[in-house]
Amino acid sequence: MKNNEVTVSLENVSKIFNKTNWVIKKINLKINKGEGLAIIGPNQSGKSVLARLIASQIKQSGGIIQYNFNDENVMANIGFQFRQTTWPEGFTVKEVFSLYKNINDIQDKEWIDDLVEVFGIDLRWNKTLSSCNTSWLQLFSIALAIINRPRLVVLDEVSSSIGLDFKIKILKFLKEYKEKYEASFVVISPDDSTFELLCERVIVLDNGFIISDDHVSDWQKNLTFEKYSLNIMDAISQEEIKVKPDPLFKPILKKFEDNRKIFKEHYDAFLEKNVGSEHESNIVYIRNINYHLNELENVLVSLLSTAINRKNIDEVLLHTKMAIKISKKTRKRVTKLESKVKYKKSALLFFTKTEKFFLFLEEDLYKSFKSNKYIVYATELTAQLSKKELEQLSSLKKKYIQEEIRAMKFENKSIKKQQKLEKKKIKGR
Ligand SMILES: Nc1ncnc2c1ncn2[C@@H]1O[C@H](COP(=O)(O)OP(=O)(O)OP(=O)(O)O)[C@@H](O)[C@H]1O
Repeated sequence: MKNNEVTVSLENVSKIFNKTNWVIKKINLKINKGEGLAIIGPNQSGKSVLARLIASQIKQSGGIIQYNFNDENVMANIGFQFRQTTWPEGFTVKEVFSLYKNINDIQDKEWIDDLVEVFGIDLRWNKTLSSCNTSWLQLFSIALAIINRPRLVVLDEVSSSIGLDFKIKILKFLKEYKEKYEASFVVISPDDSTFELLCERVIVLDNGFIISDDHVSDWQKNLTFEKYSLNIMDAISQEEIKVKPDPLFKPILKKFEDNRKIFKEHYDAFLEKNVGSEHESNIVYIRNINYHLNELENVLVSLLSTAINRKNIDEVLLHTKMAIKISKKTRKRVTKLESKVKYKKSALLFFTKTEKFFLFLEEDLYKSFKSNKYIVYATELTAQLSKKELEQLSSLKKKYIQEEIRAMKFENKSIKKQQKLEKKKIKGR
């Protein structure tokens, strides 16, 4: 059964390092209570950064991350497995484990005994951490991450180089934990057994975007996690992958569709009023406008399910430009017509009623695409670009990221302001 109560939600979340490296790009993601989410993707696609954002280990550059825990202490509800490879010299397993136990004031002896036994902590009790092998240290990090019984557990690395029996024992323990406490799990690049026991959903990250988000219950029966991962990695490396709707692009499409609906109503009304005159030159022009808008709509809709590339952008620009141009020209021609021309009045009414739409096309849509705002989302490799063009694209990207940072700062300020206001309101009640 799916639980629809959300544990953590990310809205429009970005992470930019050193003002130039945009690693996580406007991600929207909700993780439900009791849900196990796997994050997979090529090297350097941003998996660890996303996991650290989800676990509140680093601060996002833009967007909102919200947790839905019963108490206010967010960090006490998050268990994050550090990818710790070096520990302070000289500390023993016992000392570090006891430190965590005491800091978190864990009194439940049964729980502690279980952890100690399942993770093989008792067998290494007096060993120094620096003398334990790395695979076991990763498991130890998991034990420390869940010692506080968090509601959200983020695992960056579940070692694959430990004995299968030991591993399955730990995974089964984690599975029971997940079910008992309805804890949400986020696991980066799990192997088959980890996925099978802890995850029901998988997102694929590529170049800072979620390009796919699938629930196992929607998979065909014979599809395994291994096959799924292989297929998707293969598609990414061959650049066949279809990028899912892009959050930056969606609002402008929505605006286009709302406007387009109104345009269509006036266009249909105009044609109906002038049945029999369809071949009058000005009416042909108006029908031409509609043709370009149809084409534009098709490209925009197809952009929702494909990668954005230069060809798509050029098509958007072409049809937008044509629609605007023909509309301006025809409006002028119609205005000059003698008033006895039958369709003059309805044509002028049509232009007045659709004025806002053309303004949106010219000022909003055309300018956004012309400014290369969207090409940031295409990889340079998808287009065959010359060295000079690549340099231009790279400098454009830099400029665009600077603009984004400014916008995010502004957005963050207004979010803070809003939160302050809400707090004041609650206090005032
Ligand atoms: N603290 C940081 N400062 C600057 N850049 C960082 C920082 N952390 C990560 N990055 C950058 O973020 C990008 C993505 O890194 P990340 O570790 O999230 O990738 P990944 O998908 O987990 O890769 P892998 O599978 O190879 O571990 C890299 O280009 C990296 O340089």
